[in-house]
Amino acid sequence: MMPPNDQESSFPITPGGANRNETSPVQENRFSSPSHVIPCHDDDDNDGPSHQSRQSSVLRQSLRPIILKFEELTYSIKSQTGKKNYWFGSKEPKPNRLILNGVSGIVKPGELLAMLGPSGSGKTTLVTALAGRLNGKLSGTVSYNGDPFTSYIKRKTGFVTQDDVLYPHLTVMETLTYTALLRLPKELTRKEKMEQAETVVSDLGLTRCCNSVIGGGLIRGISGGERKRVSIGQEMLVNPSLLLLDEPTSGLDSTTAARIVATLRSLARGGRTVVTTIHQPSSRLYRMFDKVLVLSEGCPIYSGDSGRVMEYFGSIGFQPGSNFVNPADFVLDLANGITSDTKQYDQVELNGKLERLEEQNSVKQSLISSYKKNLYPHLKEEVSRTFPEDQMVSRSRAKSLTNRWPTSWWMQFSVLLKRGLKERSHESFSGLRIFMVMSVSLLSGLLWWHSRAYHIQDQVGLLFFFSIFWGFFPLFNAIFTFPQERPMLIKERSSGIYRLSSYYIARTVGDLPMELILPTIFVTITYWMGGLKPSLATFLMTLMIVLYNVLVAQGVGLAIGAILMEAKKAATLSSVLMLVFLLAGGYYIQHIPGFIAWLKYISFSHYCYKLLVGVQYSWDEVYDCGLGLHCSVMDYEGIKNLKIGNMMWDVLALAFMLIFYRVLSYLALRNL
Ligand SMILES: Nc1ncnc2c1ncn2[C@@H]1O[C@H](COP(=O)(O)OP(=O)(O)OP(=O)(O)O)[C@@H](O)[C@H]1O
Repeated sequence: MMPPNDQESSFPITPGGANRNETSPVQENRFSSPSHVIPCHDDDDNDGPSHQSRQSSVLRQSLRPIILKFEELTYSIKSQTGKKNYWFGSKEPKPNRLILNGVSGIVKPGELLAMLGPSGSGKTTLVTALAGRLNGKLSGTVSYNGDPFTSYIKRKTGFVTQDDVLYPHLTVMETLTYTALLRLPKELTRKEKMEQAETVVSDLGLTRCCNSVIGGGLIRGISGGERKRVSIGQEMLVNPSLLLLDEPTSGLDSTTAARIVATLRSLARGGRTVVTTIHQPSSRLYRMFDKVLVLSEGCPIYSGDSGRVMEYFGSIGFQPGSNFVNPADFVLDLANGITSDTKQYDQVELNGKLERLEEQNSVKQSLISSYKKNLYPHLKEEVSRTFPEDQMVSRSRAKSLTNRWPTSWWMQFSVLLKRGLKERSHESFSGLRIFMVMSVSLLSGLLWWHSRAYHIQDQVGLLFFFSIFWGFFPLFNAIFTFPQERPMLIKERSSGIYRLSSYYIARTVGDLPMELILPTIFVTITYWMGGLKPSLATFLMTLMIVLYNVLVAQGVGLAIGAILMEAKKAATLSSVLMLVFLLAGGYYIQHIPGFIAWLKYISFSHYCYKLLVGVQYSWDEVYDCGLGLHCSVMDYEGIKNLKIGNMMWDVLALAFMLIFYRVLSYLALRNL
């Protein structure tokens, strides 16, 4: 049967979702139900109801009802099919591919909207656009209480992406506790925030695994479904006014999926606006949604009350094959262009394939035009209506200026520092790094065993090795810092959780102990084994210079990583850079041609080497220059060419680099 073309519907339209049992946002706020709290560890403290009601009143106050409206959203991407000329680029104009085509809708506080559609129909793209995170050209309008996406809305929005971005070495409880400490308003005490984390653990059924590490990559951790629930928990902890989720139930068993959707519904009933994409909900799940938006190849074919979907499609001539069909299965079949008549596709012979495709396309076209004719005019009218919440815009804007961050700078810094130390404790104190440094220091100590100033070339070689090894090592460790952290930084920064400055300082300060302990061990061993000047003052100065060099090298590594944001590219550039510094440092080549001699001035290793030589030898020191003659150390060719003079200039040059590269990496991160 061919589809009934473009039929007029007798379907009564109530886009506001009037058939729900619950007519308005009720006070079923999840955060106000302390009985949910099942702490991971036994908690002897039993605070009274006044303590609990203070928490819920703070959380309720931070909740702002948000009406989400989107109108005629259209999004296209450049198709990759255009033929590419390797040398001169593509000459053929690439056709644009429509991903979203005229999608509109409205979701009010207290409502749960589900976006349904076959794989590739544009659900993720739509929910990402609504979360204000879609890059590229999006036409149409998205408004939040009549306002565009602002940093205030950003902080009031929770967004659960399809891919879980979590730290693999933290436990479930640690992950949620750090999130609670960072995201919940500063009016709550630390203890109250931790209690909220415990509530979320219990609500999401994570109590059993709360002390297990998240895992990922080669580290075995919690299951995929549990990871998903941790991601949802993190967004629930924002106490969001608008919660957007992309496939929150994928990979979950039906009972857990139902539990998640029930939690979402409960969150909505607490006055939040909740939007989720979902693949294949069971009829039990489907019944929990207030509204559904069905997409077919980026075009809407239904938008409105979830309970009226069968009635609507029936009214335009599409009936299910039986009375006991899951509405979700029925609409997904329709979105694929499959009706009850065409459904026996497994019985169609191969030569009928083309015909079947045409038939499916014609069903889809019919559904799209029926939507435009029957549903869109009413939806448009509702989207353009002004609601009382729209009047709250200026008030919330004013509030956003005074209350930009959920927590203070210091709180952000200390939580991020602790979280970073915990997450990276395995790598900072990794036996492998300690083994490497210990073995290199012992080996070089043995190779230079009790060298004397008489053997000036050997000793100068040791000092040059100090400057190069402690340039390479911290630089290569630092280049991976930001490329590795990138997904987490993007996720947390786009939710407006913390200032970049608090993250940046916490990240670099957290790395310092290990970055400084290892060179201290190295210098202590090699200095005395290698027979350098047996003076405590000279040893301490040598150590200070090496540590100073480490800090500068770390800054260069951070800047390269932050600018390129790709570990492979950063490693290649660093290798080239260090090779240049090695050659231009002044040890291997003493007579560098004038036109390229400037290279040494940009090399931090050169300044470090100069300082090390400068503190090691005095002007009256001599060495054996052959034939029983003693020459001044300062006349030794390798040292003379270094032009050691006022060492303050070398210290200042390193100080400039120390600040410059760190500011550079900070600015690069701002553009992320
Ligand atoms: N940046 C991009 N580059 C290329 N194609 C893209 C891009 N973004 C989206 N698409 C394409 O747009 C279409 C819609 O993608 P989207 O991820 O929104 O679908 P979906 O409905 O969420 O699918 P699924 O249910 O499988 O996750 C897909 O065909 C996808 O390949």
